[in-house]
Amino acid sequence: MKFTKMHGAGNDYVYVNLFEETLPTEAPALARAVSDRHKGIGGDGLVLIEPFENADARMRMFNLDGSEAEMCGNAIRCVAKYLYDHGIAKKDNLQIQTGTGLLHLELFPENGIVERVRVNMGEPILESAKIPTLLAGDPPVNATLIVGGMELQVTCVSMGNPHCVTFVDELTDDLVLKIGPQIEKHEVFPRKINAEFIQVISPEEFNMRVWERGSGETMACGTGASAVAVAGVLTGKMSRKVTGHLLGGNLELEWSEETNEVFMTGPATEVFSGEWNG
Ligand SMILES: N[C@H](CCC[C@H](N)C(=O)O)C(=O)O
Repeated sequence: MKFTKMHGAGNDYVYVNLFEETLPTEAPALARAVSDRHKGIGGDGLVLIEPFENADARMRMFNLDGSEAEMCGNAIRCVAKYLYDHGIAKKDNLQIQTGTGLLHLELFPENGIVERVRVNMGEPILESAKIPTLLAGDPPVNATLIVGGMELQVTCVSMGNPHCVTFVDELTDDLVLKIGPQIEKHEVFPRKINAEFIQVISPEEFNMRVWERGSGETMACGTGASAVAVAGVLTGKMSRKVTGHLLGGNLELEWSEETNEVFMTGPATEVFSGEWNG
């Protein structure tokens, strides 16, 4: 099976073009195998690019533990790049079907190659029952979460996939690597959750680390940064147009007051391709 290794701000996945390939095994097992950074290819998970009626393609995304997610922001930018660069859809505007619906993307090709993509992530989902969370509030804003012997103030938002945003003074390994996994699996999140930790630099700028549902700490999370943009407005900590500094790079976010949609702009990079014989 041919594959392509790509990353969006350091959030790296193994991509398979199902316009041409077929999977040798079920996607969840393949995701676990290819993601292994010692015995496999190495990555945060597996992304499938496949034909879809009335869209340029459909994207399915599997975390490194094999769980399927509704949406992946860094991956959809790379899917758009792949479709354009490899001539499957040589257009500056693409429509890609995802687990959270049909998303619209704008590409900025230079010399036939796409390296930056702007994604309309759609409207945030703010109803607790649809995030989903058992915490009170539609959505929970600065809600108290007791976790790991700590009392955190969290704001929860869904971008099709669930996010728990905690604003803190300092982004420590203890918070991300010890508290993150406990938030991910906390009983108040019936479908588990991605845990973002945010240090606000100014109303237009933040630093972020993330413990992802199903993958652990990643270098970046596009849906997570989009959720942070919403949480920043809901808590009054940031403006509607912000820049996120993640371990693997920067993302530009805007939560449009006019359309209620969130826009995410960021990089997409193809690293190498190869043959999987696993
Ligand atoms: N771990 C996430 C999916 C990947 C999201 C992230 N890598 C992104 O760029 O949005 C989840 O289970 O909801």
